[in-house]
Amino acid sequence: MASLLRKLRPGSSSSIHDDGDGSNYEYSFASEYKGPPLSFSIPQVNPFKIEQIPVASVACSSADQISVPVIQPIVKSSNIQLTLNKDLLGSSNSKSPAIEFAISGSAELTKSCSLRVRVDTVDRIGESGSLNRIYDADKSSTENTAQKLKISGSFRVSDTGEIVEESPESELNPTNSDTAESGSSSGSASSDIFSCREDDHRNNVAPVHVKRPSVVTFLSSEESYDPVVNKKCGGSEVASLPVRPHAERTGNKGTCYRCNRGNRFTEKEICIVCRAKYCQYCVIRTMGSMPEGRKCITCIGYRIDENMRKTQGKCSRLLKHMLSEVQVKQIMQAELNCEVNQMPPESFFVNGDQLDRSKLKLLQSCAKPPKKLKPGSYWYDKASGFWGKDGQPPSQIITPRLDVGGHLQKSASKGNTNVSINGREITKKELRILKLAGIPYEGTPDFWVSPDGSYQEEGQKNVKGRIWDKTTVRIACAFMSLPVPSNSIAASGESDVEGENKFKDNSVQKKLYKFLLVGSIKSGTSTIVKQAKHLYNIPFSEEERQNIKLVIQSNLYTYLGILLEGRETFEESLLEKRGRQTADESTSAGNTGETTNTTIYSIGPRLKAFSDWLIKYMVSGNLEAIFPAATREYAPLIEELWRDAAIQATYNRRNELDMLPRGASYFLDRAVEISKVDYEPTDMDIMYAEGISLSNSLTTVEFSFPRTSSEESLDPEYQHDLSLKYQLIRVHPRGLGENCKWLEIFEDMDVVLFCVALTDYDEYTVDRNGVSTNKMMAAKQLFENIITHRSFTNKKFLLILNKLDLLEEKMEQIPLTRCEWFCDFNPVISNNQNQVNNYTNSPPLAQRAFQFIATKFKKLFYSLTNRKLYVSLVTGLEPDTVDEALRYAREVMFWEKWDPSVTGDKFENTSTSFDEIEPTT
Ligand SMILES: Nc1nc2c(ncn2[C@@H]2O[C@H](COP(=O)(O)OP(=O)(O)OP(=O)(O)O)[C@@H](O)[C@H]2O)c(=O)[nH]1
Ligand SMILES: [Mg+2]
Repeated sequence: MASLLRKLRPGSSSSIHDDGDGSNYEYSFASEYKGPPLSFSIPQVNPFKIEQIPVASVACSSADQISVPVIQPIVKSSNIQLTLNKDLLGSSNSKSPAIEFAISGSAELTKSCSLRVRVDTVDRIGESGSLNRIYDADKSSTENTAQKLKISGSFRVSDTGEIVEESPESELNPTNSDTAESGSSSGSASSDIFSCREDDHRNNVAPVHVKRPSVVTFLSSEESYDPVVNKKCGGSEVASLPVRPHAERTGNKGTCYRCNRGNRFTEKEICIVCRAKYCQYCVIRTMGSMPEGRKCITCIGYRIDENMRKTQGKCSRLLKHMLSEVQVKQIMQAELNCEVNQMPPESFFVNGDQLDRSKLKLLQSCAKPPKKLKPGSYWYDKASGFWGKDGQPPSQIITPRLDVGGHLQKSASKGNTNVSINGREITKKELRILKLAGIPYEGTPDFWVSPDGSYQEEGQKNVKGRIWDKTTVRIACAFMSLPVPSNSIAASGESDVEGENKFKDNSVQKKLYKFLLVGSIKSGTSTIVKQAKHLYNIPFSEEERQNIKLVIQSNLYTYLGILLEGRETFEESLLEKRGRQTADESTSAGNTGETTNTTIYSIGPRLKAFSDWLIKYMVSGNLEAIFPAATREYAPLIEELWRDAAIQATYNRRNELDMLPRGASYFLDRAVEISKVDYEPTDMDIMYAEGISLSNSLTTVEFSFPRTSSEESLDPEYQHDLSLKYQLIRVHPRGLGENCKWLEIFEDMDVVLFCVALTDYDEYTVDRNGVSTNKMMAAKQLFENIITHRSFTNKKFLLILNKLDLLEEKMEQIPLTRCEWFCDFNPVISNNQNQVNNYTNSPPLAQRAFQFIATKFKKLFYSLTNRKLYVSLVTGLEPDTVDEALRYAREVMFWEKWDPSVTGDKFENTSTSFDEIEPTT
C-alpha cells in the first residue's frame, strides 16, 4: 500500500509516513494559491500537472478488507490542477488511511487560513463519492480575513478505480446543482463559501468490488468528523450527523460566550448547534459569513439542536441591526434550506413506516404540513388528514391523501371507545365531541369522515352532516386540544371531491357565511351584535331579557356608587377649602374660626349609611353578589337618593367623574324607573346597556339581510340571494387567550370585522402590574396580533371605526395628537376649497380624523400583510350605520367576484366617503 501511495506523489517521498503496519498514510493535494500576498511564508509547493500524475499500477491485494482504490491516470475533463502539498493542508486522522485532495478553482486565502477538500467515503467502486470543502480559519485571526473561496467539484471512483471528476459544470455553479438535486439552495448565504452538492445515482455502473469501509476518507486532525464522510448514497446525510454538545460558557451567566462581556440584557445571537450566545462584537467573528445559518464556524457541518428547530430561519434583532435586509434574508434562507439543517427523515415513522427524504419533504411541503414537526412516531389518517403522535389523540389536521406512511392501524391512537373513524378507534375525548355535535354513535361505531368534516356511516352513501359546523363544537375542540378541519383544507383542492358533491347534492345545508367580530375593550362590539339582532329581527329570548335586566340594574348601582364616591370627594374638597378660608379669615380677624360642616354635597345619616354600604361593596368588587335582592330591597332608597339635592349637584358635575361611563346618564336619568322590581328593558335600554355578554365571551347571531329598496332597482345579477345565511360571531379579546391562541378556532371565518373606538385616542387602560397604555395603541397592538395570526393569512378584514358621535364631541376639547400614533394629524384645508380659514365647506373635523385614522390602519395593514383593508365608519347606537357596515362586510366577501377591478387600489376602500377629504398622511 505504501508503495502504491508513494507512486501517487511526484518527487519527494518525504511526506509519507509509514508506521510499519502500512495503515497510516497521509496525502494532500492543495490548490495553487492565487490570493493576495501573504504576510508570512508558507512552504514552497511544486506545481503539479495532471499529465504528470503517475499511473497507479496495482490495486492491492489479497486482503479484502483493506482494498484501496487503484488510481488510474486522472481523466482530465476541465482545467483543474492538482497540486500536492502535505504541509499546507495538514495531516489526516491517523486511524484511517486518508488521502486529501484539493481542487483549485480560485481561492483567496489570507493569514492563518487553510483549505481542505475532502472526498467522501466510497462504499463501492463505481458509485459516486462527493467532494466537500471544509474551510478552516484560525479563530483568532478571522477578523481581518478576506474570506474568498471558490472551489467545488464532484468525483466518483470509476469501476476501474479512477477518480473521475463528475461534472465540471457544477464546479462553476454548485448552488444550482444543489438546488436541482435537493430542491433547495446549497445553503450558502454568501457566494464566498459553499459546499459541494451530494452526488446522486446517475452513475449506474455496476459495482465490481465488495463493500469496503471508507476507501477514501479525509479527516483532519482536529475535526474528527465530516458530515459527508458518513453519507450513504440515497440515504440521509443528516441522520448520521453527530449532535454537538452544548457550548459551555466560561464567563458569568448572561455573558457572551466568546468575550465573556455583557449581561443577560445584552442582545445576543445564538448558535443553532451548540447554543452558544454571542454579543454583537463577537457574532460575526465566531459565525463568519454563516453559510449554514447561525452557526459558529466550528459548528458548520453539524446538525442543529432539535430544541432550536422552532427558531430555524428566525434570527434575533441583533442580526437584523447588524446586517442588511438582503444579507439577513440570505442567511435565514440558507439556515432553512441547507441540507445539514434538515431534519433526518430516518427518525420519522408514520403509521409504522420509516420515512425517507422524499416522503419527509412531501410532508413538510404540503399545503398544510404538520406544525412543530419533530422526529418521532406518528399516525396519519390519509382520508381525513387527522394527524397525531402514536398512541395519542389527534393533534392536528394536515393535508389529506398524502402518500406518506403505511396503513393506519385501528389502535393508532390507543382509543378504547368501540367507535372508529376511518378505521381508527377514537379516543374518549373525540367521542365527547361526537356527542356534543349530536352525532348518534350508538350501534353505528364506524364513521367515514372527509377532510371537510362531513361524515357518513361506513358502507353507506349518504353524507349525514358535518361534525365541526357548530361553533360550540369548535370551541369545545379547542379547549380539549383537538383539531378542527379548516375550510382551507376543503378549499385546497385536495378535499374529497366526490364526498363534497354528495354533500351538495344532499343539500343538507347551504353555506353559512361567517363574520368574526372582535375589537379592543369597550370598542362597541356588543352594541353592534345587539344592533344586528334588532336590525334583522332576531328577538331576545325571555332568559336573555331577564339577564339583561339584571345587568342594567347592576350597572345602575355601579353608576350610583361612582356618583356617591364623587359626592364624598366634592364634599371633602369643599370643606377643606372652606376650612382654609376660615383659618385665613380668623387669623386676620382674630375670631374663633368655627365653620359649618354641611355643604351642598352633604347627605343625611340614613343615606350616608346606605352610601357607605354601597361603596364598600363596590370597592370589594362584590356588587353583583347582592343582586337581585338589592333591587327589591333598596329601590325606595335609590329613589330617595336620586332625588337628593346632593346627588343631583354631584350629577351636574358628572364630566369630572372619570370612572363614570358616558352612557351612564342614559340610565341614571331613569334611575327610579330602572331600580323598580317590575322594570322591563326597552330595546334602546338594551342597546345602551354595557356588559351584556349573551354567553360568556362569545356571542353568535344568525341572520339574513332583508332586501333594501336600493337593491331592488339593481340588475338581478347583482342582487344578493336573500336565502343566504350569515353568522355574526362576537368574541371578547380576553376570550382569545394569551397571544390570541384561540384565534385558530375561527380559522373558517369569511370576514374578520375588527372594531376600534375612535374615542380611544386619549384614553388609557391600566393592567394588573399598574402599567398604563393608551387605548388606541392597545387596539393597534391587538389589530397587529390578529392580522398577522397564522390562521388568518389571506383573510379579508373590515375595520369598523366606531363611536363617531362621541368623537365629534371629544375632538372639540382634546386634540387627536394626544395619541402618539396620530401626532402627525394636521387637518389643513384642501386647495380646492375656499382659502378662507374656516371649515364651512369642509367636512367636520371628526370626519377628517376618521379618514386620517382609517389611513393609518390601512397602511399598517398593508405593511404587514401586503393586502388591503376595508374600513367602515359606524356609530354603534345608530342602526343604519351598523347595517351599512355589515352589508359592506358582505360586499367585501363577494367583492372580487363582482368587481375584480377594485383589488388594485390598496388604500381606497372605505364604505363611508366624504367629499373633498384629504387625509394629511
Ligand atoms: N355614544 C356611543 N356609545 C357607544 C357606541 N358604541 C358603543 N357605545 C357604548 O360604549 C360602551 C361599550 O360598548 P360595548 O358594546 O359594551 O363594547 P364592547 O366592545 O362589547 O366592550 P367590552 O365591555 O369590552 O365587551 C357601551 O356603553 C355602549 O353603549 C357609539 O357608537 N356611540
Ligand atoms: Mg360589552
